[in-house]
Amino acid sequence: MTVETAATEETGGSDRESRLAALGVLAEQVRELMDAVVLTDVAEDEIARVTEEVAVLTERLRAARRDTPLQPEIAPDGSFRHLGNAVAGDCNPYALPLKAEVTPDGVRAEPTFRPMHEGPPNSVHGGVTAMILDHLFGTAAAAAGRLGMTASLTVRYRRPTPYGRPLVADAAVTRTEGRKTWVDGRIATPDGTVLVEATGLFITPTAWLPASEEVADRV
Ligand SMILES: CCCCCCCCCCCCCC(=O)SCCNC(=O)CCNC(=O)[C@H](O)C(C)(C)COP(=O)(O)OP(=O)(O)OC[C@H]1O[C@@H](n2cnc3c(N)ncnc32)[C@H](O)[C@@H]1OP(=O)(O)O
Repeated sequence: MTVETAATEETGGSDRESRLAALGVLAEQVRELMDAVVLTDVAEDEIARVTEEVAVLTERLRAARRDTPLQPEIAPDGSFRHLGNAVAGDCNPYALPLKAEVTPDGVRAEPTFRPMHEGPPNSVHGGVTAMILDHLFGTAAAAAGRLGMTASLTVRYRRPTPYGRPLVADAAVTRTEGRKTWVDGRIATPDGTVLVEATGLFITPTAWLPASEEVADRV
C-alpha cells in the first residue's frame, strides 16, 4: 500500500489546495442541506421547487467527475489525510467530519452528531456511533504504527446518544500480537457518562506492513 503526496495528483500546489478547500465548504453546506431536509416543515409545492433546484445543482457537479472519492494522501503540511473518507473526510458530506487528535494514551475526538443521524426517536443511530468508533479505533491503531483493517467490532450501547451537543470519544490500543491489534474506546458525555463503548480487533494486511510505520508519524 502506498500513500501519495498531495502535489503528485492533478494540478498540484496551491491551486489544488484552494480548490479542495472550496470543496470542503461545499460539503459542509450539503451537511446543512441534509439537516434541513430531515427537519423541514415547508409546504409540498415548496418541497417540489427545492427538489428541482437540487437536481439542477447535482447535474452541474456531474459536469466533470472522478471515478472515486478523494483517496488517502500526505497533505502539504506532512500530515495524513483522506478527504473522501465517510467518517473523517472534509470533502465528503456524509462525514461528520471526525477530527481525531493523538494523545499520550491513544486518540481523542469531540464528535457532535446531527439530526440527520437520527436512529431511535431523538437520538443517534447505533450504526452511526459504531462507525465513528470503528474509525477512531483504526486511527488509534494507525497512530501506534499498526495500520489495520477492522476484523471485528463489539459494541455495547449503555445510554441513548444525543445529537446537537459535543461529546467526547477516545480510543487506545490495549494489546498486540503479530499483525493483530486490539483497541478499546468509548463515546461519553463531557461529564464522563458512557454512552457507547466497544472493543475492536484490527489486522494489518501483509501488504500494508511497509506503510504502517510511515503513517504512524503523520496521523
Ligand atoms: C493509508 C493510510 C491509512 C491511515 C489510516 C488512518 C486511520 C484510518 C482508520 C480507518 C478505520 C476504518 C476501518 C475499516 O472500516 S476497515 C473496513 C471493514 N473491514 C474490512 O473490510 C476487513 C475485511 N477483511 C479482510 O480484509 C481480511 O479478512 C483481514 C485483513 C481482516 C484479515 O486478512 P488476512 O489475510 O491478513 O488474515 P489471515 O487470514 O492471514 O489471518 C491472520 C490472523 O488473523 C485472524 N483473523 C482474521 N480475520 C479475523 C476475524 N475477522 N476475527 C478474528 N480473527 C481474525 C486469523 O485467524 C489469523 O490468526 P492466527 O491464526 O494467526 O492466530
